[in-house]
Amino acid sequence: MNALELEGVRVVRGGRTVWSEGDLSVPAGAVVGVIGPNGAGKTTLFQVLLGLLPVAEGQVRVLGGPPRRGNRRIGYVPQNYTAAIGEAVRARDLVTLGLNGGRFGLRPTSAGERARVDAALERVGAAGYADRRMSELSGGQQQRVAIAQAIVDDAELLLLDEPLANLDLRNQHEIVRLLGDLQRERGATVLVVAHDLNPLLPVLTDAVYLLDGHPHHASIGDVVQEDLLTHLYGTPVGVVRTPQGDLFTRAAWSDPDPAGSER
Ligand SMILES: Nc1ncnc2c1ncn2[C@@H]1O[C@H](COP(=O)(O)OP(=O)(O)OP(=O)(O)O)[C@@H](O)[C@H]1O
Repeated sequence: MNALELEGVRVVRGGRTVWSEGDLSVPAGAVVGVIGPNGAGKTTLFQVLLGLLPVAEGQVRVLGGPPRRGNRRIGYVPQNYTAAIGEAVRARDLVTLGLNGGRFGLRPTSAGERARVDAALERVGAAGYADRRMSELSGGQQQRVAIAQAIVDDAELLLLDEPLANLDLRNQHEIVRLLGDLQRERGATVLVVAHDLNPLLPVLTDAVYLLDGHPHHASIGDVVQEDLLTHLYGTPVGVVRTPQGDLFTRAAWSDPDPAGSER
């Protein structure tokens, strides 16, 4: 089964086509890096999948049906989410919104709902600070709470927009491991917008890349190629394959010593 299917999709914002000829299928259970330069339309893709932005042309199917707002089968962590929410909100209350946020505000929760919130907080390793305010948590801790909110209702599709931004290396690795584990445990499909692919490479199976105004889908191995990444980002990118099979991208400067060694 495919988690996502796009056929001939064109998206327009502010009277301008952001991307067009979107023809792709993403298999269920994939862990997908969504990549492309600034402004290419990665967040726009998520907004289409969430039913927040109607397409100008074509057909979209998400988990077998048309996109619709408030689809509880999708868990979403927006870009800069933790900065945008009220800082005074407690971690536990934020996760509770993932269960009942579609209704009017926070209402009293049942014992069953509280147990689900506790389980989600536990699963992401945030149980120890569940009663603290978001403003009192580090960036990595906040990101865990945001992911707990996205998984608390057993989402089958997780959309994460830049979940590693502003995290140190250790927190990046821990969040990446968590995403891989969540996919394995739940069979969920995970889409992650990321500017730096490196920390995600251990868990990515696929990529959706926005190139020359069109979205494409490929296996991750076919995307981590020097020519494609250099074209995609408009700057030299190199790929290094280590004996462990890891892949890394780096800037492949034509001048090995841009500061000049002859001075
Ligand atoms: N609300 C809006 N109204 C009109 N145009 C918009 C709106 N939001 C975004 N755009 C435009 O749509 C295009 C795609 O934006 P989007 O945020 O999807 O890009 P992105 O790939 O996620 O970028 P970034 O990597 O910078 O986050 C951009 O040209 C942007 O200016």
